[in-house]
Amino acid sequence: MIALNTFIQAAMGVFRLYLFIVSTAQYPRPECAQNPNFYQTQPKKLHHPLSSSSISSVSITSSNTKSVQFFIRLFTFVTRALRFLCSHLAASSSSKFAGMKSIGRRGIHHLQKLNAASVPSELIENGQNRVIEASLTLIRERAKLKAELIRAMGGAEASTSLLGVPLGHNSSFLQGPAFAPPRIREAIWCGSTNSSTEEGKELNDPRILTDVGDVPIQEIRDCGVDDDRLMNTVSESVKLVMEQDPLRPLVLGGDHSISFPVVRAVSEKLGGPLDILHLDAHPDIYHSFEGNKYSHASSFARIMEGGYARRLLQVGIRSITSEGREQGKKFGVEQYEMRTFSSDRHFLENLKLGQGVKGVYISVDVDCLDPAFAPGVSHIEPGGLSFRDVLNILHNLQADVVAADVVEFNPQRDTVDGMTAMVAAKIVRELAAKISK
Ligand SMILES: NC(=[NH2+])NCCC[C@H](N)C(=O)O
Repeated sequence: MIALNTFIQAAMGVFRLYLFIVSTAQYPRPECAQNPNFYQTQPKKLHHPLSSSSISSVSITSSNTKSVQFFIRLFTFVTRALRFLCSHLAASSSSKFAGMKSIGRRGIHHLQKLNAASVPSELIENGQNRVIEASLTLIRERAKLKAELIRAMGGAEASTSLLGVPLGHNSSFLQGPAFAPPRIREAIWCGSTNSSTEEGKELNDPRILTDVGDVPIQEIRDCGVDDDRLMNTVSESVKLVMEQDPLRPLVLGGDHSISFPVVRAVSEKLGGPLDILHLDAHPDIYHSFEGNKYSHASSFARIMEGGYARRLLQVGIRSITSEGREQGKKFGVEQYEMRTFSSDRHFLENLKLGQGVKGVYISVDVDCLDPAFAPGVSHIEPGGLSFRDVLNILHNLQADVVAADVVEFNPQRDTVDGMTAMVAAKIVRELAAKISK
Protein backbone atom coordinates (compact mmCIF):
# COMPACT_ATOMS: atom_id res chain seq x y z
CA MET A 1 0.00 0.00 0.00
CA ILE A 2 2.79 2.37 0.99
CA ALA A 3 4.71 1.55 -2.19
CA LEU A 4 1.65 2.25 -4.32
CA ASN A 5 1.09 5.52 -2.53
CA THR A 6 4.72 6.57 -3.02
CA PHE A 7 4.51 5.66 -6.67
CA ILE A 8 1.39 7.77 -7.14
CA GLN A 9 2.95 10.72 -5.32
CA ALA A 10 6.08 10.49 -7.51
CA ALA A 11 4.03 10.22 -10.71
CA MET A 12 1.95 13.20 -9.64
CA GLY A 13 5.09 15.22 -8.99
CA VAL A 14 6.58 14.48 -12.39
CA PHE A 15 3.34 15.20 -14.20
CA ARG A 16 2.76 18.45 -12.29
CA LEU A 17 6.27 19.58 -13.20
CA TYR A 18 5.54 18.76 -16.85
CA LEU A 19 2.29 20.72 -16.78
CA PHE A 20 3.98 23.62 -15.07
CA ILE A 21 6.71 23.77 -17.73
CA VAL A 22 4.22 23.42 -20.58
CA SER A 23 1.87 26.06 -19.27
CA THR A 24 4.45 28.64 -18.21
CA ALA A 25 6.43 28.24 -21.42
CA GLN A 26 3.42 29.12 -23.54
CA TYR A 27 1.50 31.60 -21.46
CA PRO A 28 2.55 34.47 -19.26
CA ARG A 29 2.03 33.77 -15.59
CA PRO A 30 -0.65 35.93 -14.01
CA GLU A 31 0.56 38.94 -12.15
CA CYS A 32 -0.33 37.63 -8.71
CA ALA A 33 1.87 34.59 -9.23
CA GLN A 34 4.85 36.92 -9.69
CA ASN A 35 4.26 38.39 -6.28
CA PRO A 36 6.71 36.67 -3.91
CA ASN A 37 3.94 36.40 -1.32
CA PHE A 38 1.57 34.71 -3.72
CA TYR A 39 2.14 31.15 -2.67
CA GLN A 40 1.93 32.06 1.00
CA THR A 41 -1.34 33.87 0.54
CA GLN A 42 -3.09 31.17 -1.45
CA PRO A 43 -6.45 30.48 0.14
CA LYS A 44 -6.93 27.09 1.71
CA LYS A 45 -9.67 26.53 -0.78
CA LEU A 46 -11.54 28.54 -3.35
CA HIS A 47 -15.17 29.08 -2.56
CA HIS A 48 -16.54 29.26 -6.07
CA PRO A 49 -18.04 25.87 -6.91
CA LEU A 50 -16.69 26.03 -10.47
CA SER A 51 -13.12 26.77 -9.54
CA SER A 52 -10.55 24.02 -9.37
CA SER A 53 -7.88 24.68 -6.78
CA SER A 54 -5.39 22.46 -8.59
CA ILE A 55 -5.15 24.83 -11.54
CA SER A 56 -5.70 28.08 -9.69
CA SER A 57 -2.05 29.12 -9.75
CA VAL A 58 -1.80 28.90 -13.51
CA SER A 59 -4.24 30.95 -15.49
CA ILE A 60 -4.77 29.51 -18.94
CA THR A 61 -7.09 31.47 -21.16
CA SER A 62 -6.23 30.83 -24.79
CA SER A 63 -8.60 28.56 -26.72
CA ASN A 64 -5.89 26.23 -28.02
CA THR A 65 -5.17 25.23 -24.45
CA LYS A 66 -8.27 23.08 -24.18
CA SER A 67 -6.25 19.89 -24.40
CA VAL A 68 -3.94 20.97 -21.57
CA GLN A 69 -6.97 21.87 -19.44
CA PHE A 70 -8.57 18.56 -20.26
CA PHE A 71 -5.39 16.75 -19.27
CA ILE A 72 -5.18 18.62 -15.99
CA ARG A 73 -8.78 17.80 -15.13
CA LEU A 74 -8.40 14.17 -16.07
CA PHE A 75 -5.19 13.91 -14.12
CA THR A 76 -6.65 15.63 -11.08
CA PHE A 77 -9.65 13.34 -11.16
CA VAL A 78 -7.58 10.16 -11.48
CA THR A 79 -5.14 11.11 -8.71
CA ARG A 80 -7.95 12.10 -6.36
CA ALA A 81 -9.73 8.82 -7.03
CA LEU A 82 -6.53 6.87 -6.38
CA ARG A 83 -5.78 8.78 -3.21
CA PHE A 84 -9.30 8.20 -1.97
CA LEU A 85 -8.99 4.50 -2.72
CA CYS A 86 -5.63 4.27 -0.97
CA SER A 87 -6.78 6.02 2.17
CA HIS A 88 -9.80 3.74 2.37
CA LEU A 89 -7.77 0.62 1.90
CA ALA A 90 -5.25 1.83 4.47
CA ALA A 91 -7.96 2.65 6.97
CA SER A 92 -9.62 -0.70 6.67
CA SER A 93 -6.39 -2.69 6.62
CA SER A 94 -4.95 -1.29 9.83
CA SER A 95 -6.70 -0.40 13.03
CA LYS A 96 -3.94 2.06 13.87
CA PHE A 97 -5.11 4.24 10.99
CA ALA A 98 -8.80 3.68 11.59
CA GLY A 99 -9.19 6.26 14.36
CA MET A 100 -7.20 8.80 12.42
CA LYS A 101 -9.91 9.31 9.87
CA SER A 102 -12.02 10.99 12.50
CA ILE A 103 -9.19 13.32 13.51
CA GLY A 104 -9.90 15.14 10.28
CA ARG A 105 -7.82 17.34 8.08
CA ARG A 106 -8.22 20.36 10.27
CA GLY A 107 -5.71 20.59 12.94
CA ILE A 108 -4.01 17.64 14.39
CA HIS A 109 -1.79 16.53 11.58
CA HIS A 110 1.10 16.37 14.02
CA LEU A 111 -0.66 13.72 16.04
CA GLN A 112 -1.09 11.74 12.87
CA LYS A 113 2.64 11.95 12.26
CA LEU A 114 3.42 10.85 15.79
CA ASN A 115 0.95 7.99 15.56
CA ALA A 116 2.25 6.98 12.17
CA ALA A 117 5.78 6.91 13.59
CA SER A 118 4.44 4.55 16.28
CA VAL A 119 5.30 6.81 19.18
CA PRO A 120 3.68 5.16 22.24
CA SER A 121 0.63 7.05 23.44
CA GLU A 122 1.92 7.50 27.03
CA LEU A 123 5.01 9.15 25.65
CA ILE A 124 2.91 11.50 23.52
CA GLU A 125 0.69 12.32 26.47
CA ASN A 126 3.67 12.94 28.73
CA GLY A 127 5.23 15.22 26.16
CA GLN A 128 2.00 17.15 25.71
CA ASN A 129 1.64 17.64 29.46
CA ARG A 130 5.19 18.88 29.79
CA VAL A 131 4.92 21.32 26.89
CA ILE A 132 1.66 22.76 28.23
CA GLU A 133 3.11 23.02 31.73
CA ALA A 134 6.17 24.81 30.39
CA SER A 135 4.02 27.13 28.34
CA LEU A 136 1.89 28.08 31.34
CA THR A 137 5.00 28.53 33.46
CA LEU A 138 6.34 31.04 30.92
CA ILE A 139 3.19 33.13 31.09
CA ARG A 140 2.83 32.80 34.88
CA GLU A 141 6.41 33.91 35.59
CA ARG A 142 6.36 36.79 33.11
CA ALA A 143 3.05 38.01 34.52
CA LYS A 144 4.48 37.87 38.06
CA LEU A 145 7.53 39.81 36.98
CA LYS A 146 5.51 42.52 35.24
CA ALA A 147 3.13 42.93 38.17
CA GLU A 148 6.07 43.23 40.56
CA LEU A 149 7.60 45.90 38.37
CA ILE A 150 4.35 47.88 38.43
CA ARG A 151 4.09 47.61 42.20
CA ALA A 152 7.72 48.73 42.52
CA MET A 153 6.76 51.83 40.54
CA GLY A 154 3.95 52.71 42.91
CA GLY A 155 1.22 50.51 41.47
CA ALA A 156 -1.86 51.15 39.37
CA GLU A 157 -5.55 50.39 39.56
CA ALA A 158 -5.55 48.61 36.21
CA SER A 159 -2.70 47.99 33.84
CA THR A 160 -2.77 46.54 30.33
CA SER A 161 -0.61 43.53 29.55
CA LEU A 162 -0.25 42.18 26.04
CA LEU A 163 -0.66 38.44 25.49
CA GLY A 164 -0.06 37.07 21.99
CA VAL A 165 -2.04 34.12 20.72
CA PRO A 166 -0.50 33.31 17.33
CA LEU A 167 -3.20 30.93 16.12
CA GLY A 168 -4.45 30.84 12.52
CA HIS A 169 -5.67 27.33 11.82
CA ASN A 170 -9.30 27.99 12.75
CA SER A 171 -9.66 30.48 9.94
CA SER A 172 -11.94 29.37 7.11
CA PHE A 173 -9.79 31.14 4.51
CA LEU A 174 -6.21 32.29 5.10
CA GLN A 175 -4.05 31.44 8.09
CA GLY A 176 -1.77 34.50 8.10
CA PRO A 177 -3.16 35.90 11.41
CA ALA A 178 -0.91 33.35 13.14
CA PHE A 179 1.97 35.67 12.24
CA ALA A 180 0.39 38.87 13.52
CA PRO A 181 1.55 39.32 17.15
CA PRO A 182 5.23 40.10 16.46
CA ARG A 183 4.27 42.46 13.61
CA ILE A 184 1.86 44.34 15.88
CA ARG A 185 4.46 44.67 18.64
CA GLU A 186 7.00 45.95 16.13
CA ALA A 187 4.51 48.59 14.97
CA ILE A 188 3.57 49.64 18.52
CA TRP A 189 7.15 50.68 19.16
CA CYS A 190 7.90 51.91 15.64
CA GLY A 191 9.95 55.10 15.59
CA SER A 192 7.63 56.65 13.04
CA THR A 193 5.11 57.36 15.78
CA ASN A 194 5.21 58.43 19.42
CA SER A 195 4.71 56.37 22.52
CA SER A 196 1.90 58.60 23.78
CA THR A 197 -1.75 57.87 22.99
CA GLU A 198 -4.22 60.40 21.59
CA GLU A 199 -5.62 61.24 25.01
CA GLY A 200 -2.15 61.57 26.50
CA LYS A 201 -1.25 58.28 28.17
CA GLU A 202 2.42 57.27 28.05
CA LEU A 203 2.84 53.72 26.75
CA ASN A 204 6.50 53.57 27.79
CA ASP A 205 5.29 53.51 31.38
CA PRO A 206 4.95 49.87 32.53
CA ARG A 207 2.03 50.95 34.73
CA ILE A 208 0.15 51.58 31.48
CA LEU A 209 1.46 48.81 29.25
CA THR A 210 3.49 45.63 29.70
CA ASP A 211 3.81 42.45 27.69
CA VAL A 212 3.80 38.84 28.84
CA GLY A 213 4.70 37.38 25.44
CA ASP A 214 2.98 34.74 23.35
CA VAL A 215 1.26 31.49 24.20
CA PRO A 216 3.49 29.09 22.20
CA ILE A 217 0.65 27.80 20.05
CA GLN A 218 2.82 26.15 17.41
CA GLU A 219 4.91 24.24 19.92
CA ILE A 220 1.79 23.00 21.66
CA ARG A 221 0.20 21.87 18.40
CA ASP A 222 3.48 20.28 17.28
CA CYS A 223 3.09 17.63 19.95
CA GLY A 224 -0.39 16.75 18.77
CA VAL A 225 -2.54 18.64 21.27
CA ASP A 226 -6.13 18.90 20.02
CA ASP A 227 -8.22 22.06 19.94
CA ASP A 228 -10.23 21.33 23.10
CA ARG A 229 -7.03 21.28 25.07
CA LEU A 230 -5.37 24.08 23.10
CA MET A 231 -8.33 26.38 23.80
CA ASN A 232 -8.19 25.42 27.48
CA THR A 233 -4.53 26.37 27.50
CA VAL A 234 -5.36 29.77 26.02
CA SER A 235 -8.02 30.26 28.73
CA GLU A 236 -5.56 29.18 31.44
CA SER A 237 -2.98 31.66 30.15
CA VAL A 238 -5.48 34.52 30.29
CA LYS A 239 -6.39 33.58 33.85
CA LEU A 240 -2.72 33.53 34.83
CA VAL A 241 -2.35 37.11 33.61
CA MET A 242 -5.48 38.18 35.50
CA GLU A 243 -4.20 36.53 38.65
CA GLN A 244 -1.48 39.18 38.86
CA ASP A 245 -3.14 42.32 40.09
CA PRO A 246 -3.34 44.92 38.46
CA LEU A 247 -2.75 43.24 35.07
CA ARG A 248 -5.58 43.13 32.54
CA PRO A 249 -5.06 41.13 29.35
CA LEU A 250 -5.09 42.70 25.91
CA VAL A 251 -4.82 39.75 23.57
CA LEU A 252 -3.15 39.92 20.16
CA GLY A 253 -4.64 37.42 17.72
CA GLY A 254 -4.65 35.28 15.92
CA ASP A 255 -7.80 34.55 14.02
CA HIS A 256 -11.12 35.33 15.67
CA SER A 257 -11.49 31.85 17.16
CA ILE A 258 -9.32 33.00 20.07
CA SER A 259 -12.02 35.33 21.43
CA PHE A 260 -13.99 32.37 22.78
CA PRO A 261 -11.31 30.98 25.14
CA VAL A 262 -10.30 34.50 26.13
CA VAL A 263 -13.81 35.73 26.98
CA ARG A 264 -14.55 32.44 28.76
CA ALA A 265 -11.47 32.94 30.95
CA VAL A 266 -12.26 36.57 31.74
CA SER A 267 -15.86 35.79 32.63
CA GLU A 268 -14.96 32.74 34.73
CA LYS A 269 -12.21 34.62 36.53
CA LEU A 270 -14.46 37.59 37.35
CA GLY A 271 -17.34 35.29 38.21
CA GLY A 272 -20.10 36.47 35.90
CA PRO A 273 -21.10 37.58 32.41
CA LEU A 274 -19.70 40.62 30.63
CA ASP A 275 -21.00 43.19 28.20
CA ILE A 276 -19.16 42.73 24.92
CA LEU A 277 -18.52 45.34 22.26
CA HIS A 278 -17.58 43.47 19.08
CA LEU A 279 -16.36 45.41 16.03
CA ASP A 280 -16.35 43.25 12.92
CA ALA A 281 -17.54 42.92 9.31
CA HIS A 282 -18.97 39.50 10.25
CA PRO A 283 -21.06 38.38 13.22
CA ASP A 284 -19.00 35.13 13.67
CA ILE A 285 -21.96 33.42 15.24
CA TYR A 286 -22.54 30.30 13.10
CA HIS A 287 -23.40 27.30 15.22
CA SER A 288 -20.39 25.74 13.53
CA PHE A 289 -18.60 26.65 10.32
CA GLU A 290 -17.55 23.99 7.82
CA GLY A 291 -17.86 21.44 10.59
CA ASN A 292 -15.57 23.30 12.97
CA LYS A 293 -17.13 24.39 16.26
CA TYR A 294 -13.95 26.34 17.06
CA SER A 295 -14.02 28.17 13.72
CA HIS A 296 -13.25 31.88 13.70
CA ALA A 297 -16.78 32.23 12.30
CA SER A 298 -18.33 30.55 15.37
CA SER A 299 -16.60 32.11 18.37
CA PHE A 300 -19.59 34.24 19.41
CA ALA A 301 -21.94 31.25 19.27
CA ARG A 302 -19.70 29.54 21.84
CA ILE A 303 -19.55 32.72 23.94
CA MET A 304 -23.33 33.15 23.98
CA GLU A 305 -24.01 29.46 24.68
CA GLY A 306 -21.56 29.55 27.56
CA GLY A 307 -23.45 32.46 29.13
CA TYR A 308 -20.31 34.60 29.16
CA ALA A 309 -22.09 37.70 27.84
CA ARG A 310 -25.09 39.59 29.11
CA ARG A 311 -25.11 41.97 26.14
CA LEU A 312 -23.31 41.51 22.84
CA LEU A 313 -23.19 44.53 20.55
CA GLN A 314 -21.86 43.85 17.05
CA VAL A 315 -20.81 46.92 15.10
CA GLY A 316 -19.52 47.23 11.52
CA ILE A 317 -21.48 44.23 10.23
CA ARG A 318 -21.77 44.07 6.45
CA SER A 319 -21.32 40.42 5.53
CA ILE A 320 -24.06 38.51 7.26
CA THR A 321 -25.98 35.45 6.13
CA SER A 322 -29.48 34.39 7.16
CA GLU A 323 -27.95 32.02 9.72
CA GLY A 324 -26.01 34.95 11.14
CA ARG A 325 -29.25 36.89 11.57
CA GLU A 326 -31.17 33.94 13.02
CA GLN A 327 -28.43 33.10 15.48
CA GLY A 328 -28.25 36.78 16.40
CA LYS A 329 -31.96 36.81 17.17
CA LYS A 330 -31.78 33.53 19.06
CA PHE A 331 -29.08 34.87 21.38
CA GLY A 332 -30.52 38.40 21.64
CA VAL A 333 -27.48 39.98 19.98
CA GLU A 334 -27.66 43.69 19.13
CA GLN A 335 -26.42 43.75 15.53
CA TYR A 336 -25.60 47.18 14.09
CA GLU A 337 -25.09 46.88 10.36
CA MET A 338 -23.01 49.26 8.25
CA ARG A 339 -25.96 50.00 5.98
CA THR A 340 -27.60 51.89 8.85
CA PHE A 341 -24.42 53.25 10.41
CA SER A 342 -25.15 56.87 9.58
CA SER A 343 -28.33 56.79 11.65
CA ASP A 344 -26.78 54.61 14.41
CA ARG A 345 -23.64 56.69 14.64
CA HIS A 346 -24.74 58.99 17.42
CA PHE A 347 -25.79 56.09 19.63
CA LEU A 348 -22.67 54.02 18.88
CA GLU A 349 -20.33 56.92 19.47
CA ASN A 350 -21.81 57.51 22.92
CA LEU A 351 -22.10 54.04 24.41
CA LYS A 352 -22.34 53.32 28.09
CA LEU A 353 -21.89 49.65 28.92
CA GLY A 354 -21.23 47.30 31.79
CA GLN A 355 -23.46 48.59 34.59
CA GLY A 356 -24.56 45.67 36.71
CA VAL A 357 -22.10 43.18 35.23
CA LYS A 358 -18.49 42.26 35.93
CA GLY A 359 -17.06 44.50 33.24
CA VAL A 360 -16.81 45.21 29.52
CA TYR A 361 -14.87 43.24 26.95
CA ILE A 362 -13.91 44.71 23.57
CA SER A 363 -13.16 42.50 20.59
CA VAL A 364 -11.82 44.29 17.53
CA ASP A 365 -11.61 42.34 14.28
CA VAL A 366 -9.41 44.49 12.06
CA ASP A 367 -11.78 43.80 9.15
CA CYS A 368 -14.40 46.01 10.84
CA LEU A 369 -12.44 48.77 9.14
CA ASP A 370 -12.94 49.55 5.50
CA PRO A 371 -10.21 47.84 3.43
CA ALA A 372 -9.08 51.32 2.37
CA PHE A 373 -7.84 51.75 5.95
CA ALA A 374 -6.83 48.15 6.66
CA PRO A 375 -6.08 46.07 3.57
CA GLY A 376 -4.08 43.46 5.51
CA VAL A 377 -6.93 41.17 6.50
CA SER A 378 -8.03 37.78 5.22
CA HIS A 379 -11.60 38.79 4.42
CA ILE A 380 -11.59 42.02 2.40
CA GLU A 381 -15.10 43.46 2.81
CA PRO A 382 -15.69 46.93 1.35
CA GLY A 383 -18.03 49.41 2.96
CA GLY A 384 -16.59 49.40 6.48
CA LEU A 385 -15.85 51.79 9.32
CA SER A 386 -13.25 54.51 9.02
CA PHE A 387 -10.37 54.50 11.48
CA ARG A 388 -11.78 57.64 13.09
CA ASP A 389 -15.21 55.97 13.48
CA VAL A 390 -13.53 53.19 15.46
CA LEU A 391 -11.58 55.65 17.60
CA ASN A 392 -14.70 57.71 18.30
CA ILE A 393 -16.54 54.60 19.44
CA LEU A 394 -13.66 53.54 21.70
CA HIS A 395 -12.73 56.97 23.06
CA ASN A 396 -16.32 57.90 23.96
CA LEU A 397 -17.30 54.53 25.40
CA GLN A 398 -18.11 54.82 29.09
CA ALA A 399 -17.11 51.51 30.61
CA ASP A 400 -14.76 49.61 32.86
CA VAL A 401 -12.91 47.67 30.15
CA VAL A 402 -11.54 44.54 31.81
CA ALA A 403 -9.97 42.88 28.77
CA ALA A 404 -9.84 43.11 24.97
CA ASP A 405 -8.56 41.49 21.83
CA VAL A 406 -7.40 42.65 18.41
CA VAL A 407 -7.71 39.86 15.87
CA GLU A 408 -7.60 38.91 12.18
CA PHE A 409 -4.73 41.16 11.12
CA ASN A 410 -3.05 39.15 8.38
CA PRO A 411 0.53 40.36 7.73
CA GLN A 412 0.68 38.22 4.59
CA ARG A 413 -1.92 40.48 3.01
CA ASP A 414 -0.51 43.77 4.22
CA THR A 415 1.01 46.50 2.06
CA VAL A 416 4.80 46.41 1.78
CA ASP A 417 5.15 49.30 4.23
CA GLY A 418 3.06 47.50 6.85
CA MET A 419 0.16 49.95 6.92
CA THR A 420 -2.31 47.52 8.51
CA ALA A 421 0.26 46.59 11.14
CA MET A 422 0.32 50.27 12.15
CA VAL A 423 -3.48 50.37 12.11
CA ALA A 424 -3.75 47.26 14.31
CA ALA A 425 -1.03 48.65 16.59
CA LYS A 426 -2.83 51.97 16.99
CA ILE A 427 -6.03 50.17 17.97
CA VAL A 428 -3.99 48.21 20.52
CA ARG A 429 -2.41 51.41 21.84
CA GLU A 430 -5.71 53.23 22.22
CA LEU A 431 -7.30 50.15 23.82
CA ALA A 432 -4.38 49.96 26.27
CA ALA A 433 -5.07 53.57 27.22
CA LYS A 434 -8.75 52.73 27.70
CA ILE A 435 -8.05 49.74 29.96
CA SER A 436 -5.27 51.20 32.11
CA LYS A 437 -5.99 53.46 35.04
N1 LIG B 1 -13.67 36.80 11.87
C1 LIG B 1 -13.77 36.67 10.58
N2 LIG B 1 -12.96 37.31 9.79
N3 LIG B 1 -14.74 35.91 10.13
C2 LIG B 1 -14.96 35.64 8.76
C3 LIG B 1 -16.06 34.68 8.55
C4 LIG B 1 -16.31 34.47 7.11
C5 LIG B 1 -17.46 33.57 6.82
N4 LIG B 1 -17.42 33.24 5.45
C6 LIG B 1 -18.82 34.22 7.14
O1 LIG B 1 -19.74 33.99 6.42
O2 LIG B 1 -19.03 34.94 8.07
